[in-house]
Amino acid sequence: MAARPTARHVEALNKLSFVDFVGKLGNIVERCPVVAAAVWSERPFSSAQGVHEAACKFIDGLPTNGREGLLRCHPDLAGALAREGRLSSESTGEQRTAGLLDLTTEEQADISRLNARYKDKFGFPFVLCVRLNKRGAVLKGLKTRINNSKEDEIHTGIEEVKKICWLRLVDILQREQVDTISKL
Ligand SMILES: NC(=O)N[C@H]1NC(=O)NC1=O
Repeated sequence: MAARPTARHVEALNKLSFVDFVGKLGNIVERCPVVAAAVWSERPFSSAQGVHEAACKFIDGLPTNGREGLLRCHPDLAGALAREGRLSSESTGEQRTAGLLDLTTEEQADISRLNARYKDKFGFPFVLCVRLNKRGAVLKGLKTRINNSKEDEIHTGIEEVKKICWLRLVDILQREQVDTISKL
């Protein structure tokens, strides 16, 4: 198993220019590089948790339409983009880990139908950190969360975005990119 990010990894991150920082962390929130752009101003960080807290603080400070916008930047789970191979590399890995790229026709049809109903009700996609959930949790989550209020779903969806963000951040700090970063 890869090592947890160390202070040295974070130190390397602290040295990055704005452009390089956003280049490395731009997708810690799916298709929302503005989060990494905002976090850069909060350097220096002493830990990966500090970076994540800055991202969460920025997200929590957004007005409701901003948080809804963040949710809308997420692709459907097992949706058209997944079928067409057009997901971001991060999302592809996450959806693959959860078995969502490998569904039976029946499972695919069930999820598509529920995703559509969910989006119809709330106006944004169902968001779940699939790396922390088994495949069955997607269907179960869709079936139960669709009964919630819009306000609750913005809150729940955003909490899932934060979990996805943490796992992506740890991945970046653990990968070879850290070596590249330290050389900068
Ligand atoms: N819709 C949705 O939750 N998508 C995200 N979830 C996740 O773990 N990766 C994604 O792309």
